[in-house]
Amino acid sequence: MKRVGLTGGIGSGKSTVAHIFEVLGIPVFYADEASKKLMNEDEELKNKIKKAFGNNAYLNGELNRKYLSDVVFNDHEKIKLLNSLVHPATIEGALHWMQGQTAPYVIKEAALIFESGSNKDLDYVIGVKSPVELSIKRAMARDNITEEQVKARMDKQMDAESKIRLCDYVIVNDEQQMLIPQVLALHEKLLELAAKN
Ligand SMILES: CC(C)(COP(=O)(O)OP(=O)(O)OC[C@H]1O[C@@H](n2cnc3c(N)ncnc32)[C@H](O)[C@@H]1O)[C@@H](O)C(=O)NCCC(=O)NCCS
Ligand SMILES: Nc1ncnc2c1ncn2[C@@H]1O[C@H](COP(=O)(O)OP(=O)(O)OP(=O)(O)O)[C@@H](O)[C@H]1O
Repeated sequence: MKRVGLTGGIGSGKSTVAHIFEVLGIPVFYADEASKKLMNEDEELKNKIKKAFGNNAYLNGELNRKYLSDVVFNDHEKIKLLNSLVHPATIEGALHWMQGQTAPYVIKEAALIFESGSNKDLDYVIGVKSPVELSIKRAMARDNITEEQVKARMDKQMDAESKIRLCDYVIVNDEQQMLIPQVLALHEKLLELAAKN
């Protein structure tokens, strides 16, 4: 079984592309969902987060996303600290999930594959590429936030172009080229590669 990463900048369309692979029957691990689940349910991790960010990090036992995003997306040191607590558990969770899969290949969708070094556990990485202005517009509309807030988040990730250069395959999501034929072609390619060894 091949392990394939799927990454790209904020608002590039990673989740949208991942859903198309799912329609084709390919299992997908969504790292952001998994990390939120861990932050809400793993008592050891919850305690570490409370110790680092105070009791306000949780509201009625639930992760206080508004409070945490205001803190971490405005401070490079704070996001580094949160990442150092959350990412090891998420990476571990993805590896465990992959071990239980039987498809010819599986996908891990994550914004921070290269930043967290988890590319070392993957056979290939697909990048979703989209013009930066379009990515910003999409993230603003989806999360109901300002351009400044999107840019503050982008600033906490490797820049999207450098990320794409590190990828083995690229899907263009510019709302000009159609997504489905690109995903289908890559799906065929990955099935071929998975059949070889
Ligand atoms: C700070 C948190 C609680 C805010 O939650 P919220 O639901 O408001 O935002 P969401 O998770 O949808 O993220 C919003 C945007 O920020 C980007 N983003 C999220 N986490 C990070 C991060 N650690 N570094 C850089 N960008 C990030 C995402 O790509 C997305 O575009 C949440 O993002 C979080 O827990 N982040 C740390 C864990 C993490 O790294 N998750 C992302 C992939 S594993
Ligand atoms: N080709 C497209 N046409 C129209 N809308 C799109 C397209 N691609 C993505 N979108 C929309 O743009 C928004 C961002 O896409 P998506 O959530 O897939 O991005 P992402 O890369 O997973 O983002 P993030 O890292 O910020 O979570 C979503 O609301 C999605 O529905």
